[in-house]
Amino acid sequence: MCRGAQHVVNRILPAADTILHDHRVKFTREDIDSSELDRRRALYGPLTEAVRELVDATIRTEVDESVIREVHAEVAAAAAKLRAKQLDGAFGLRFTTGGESFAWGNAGIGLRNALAPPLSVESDASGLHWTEVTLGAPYEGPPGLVHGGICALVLDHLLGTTASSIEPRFTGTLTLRYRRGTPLGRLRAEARITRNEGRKTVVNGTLSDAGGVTVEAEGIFIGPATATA
Ligand SMILES: CCCCCCCCCCCCCC(=O)SCCNC(=O)CCNC(=O)[C@H](O)C(C)(C)COP(=O)(O)OP(=O)(O)OC[C@H]1O[C@@H](n2cnc3c(N)ncnc32)[C@H](O)[C@@H]1OP(=O)(O)O
Repeated sequence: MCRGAQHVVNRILPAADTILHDHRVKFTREDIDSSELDRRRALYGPLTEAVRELVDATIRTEVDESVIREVHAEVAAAAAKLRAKQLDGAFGLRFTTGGESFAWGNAGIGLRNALAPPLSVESDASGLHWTEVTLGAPYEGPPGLVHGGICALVLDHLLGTTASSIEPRFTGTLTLRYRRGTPLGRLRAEARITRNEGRKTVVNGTLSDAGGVTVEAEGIFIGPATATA
């Protein structure tokens, strides 16, 4: 998990039971140490990368019909193999006995989620948070441009992580202004806390390509009433 999110989770863990009760967040404690977590990371990460590659290849392939049918059967067989033993529901947020956390199903950062871009949030001492990401064909909305909902995902996650750098925060309201289309390719998003009012934290941010800002965002993030400081 990225550094910012790990910090948030460390703040959340003491309040996990009450948050679980109030928000039905799925927390799971796993009796494993960090070397086992690393082993699993090395096992599942490449699988997810391969699935991501498959998604992109599926969109862009121009091979013959017979190859499409062949690959369809192979992919269906691979999915059936993975389904032979699986979780009842979603992955949730898990933590090891040492307190390391992993949200591997998360739509923004999940190590086991091929739909996740994936995002990794960095921050500096001034309170600036940022993420750099390359969004390719699977994230297209208007031709050649990033889907507006994907821009929202990136900004929601970044602004949420920024808001949660002090205390855990949920997105209450997220306002976006799409100034121009966001081209597929390399992008950078930045965010900063602009106001703190009790349980409410206001965060402003932007999504940019090499030519400048494409989307402006403002989010109001609310701390769960039961979370402890
Ligand atoms: C915690 C686990 C997370 C782990 C993730 C770690 C990674 C981090 C990255 C995560 C990134 C991804 C993040 C995600 O994807 S978070 C997922 C998307 N968001 C949600 O699912 C949130 C759903 N909503 C709720 O749970 C509740 O409605 C919340 C908690 C938001 C407020 O319900 P609560 O009952 O607590 O509120 P209150 O009535 O006591 O009001 C309190 C104050 O707040 C003001 N207010 C209330 N609602 C809103 C609103 N919608 N906009 C603006 N303001 C609002 C209200 O006026 C009042 O202000 P004041 O009158 O005092 O001035």
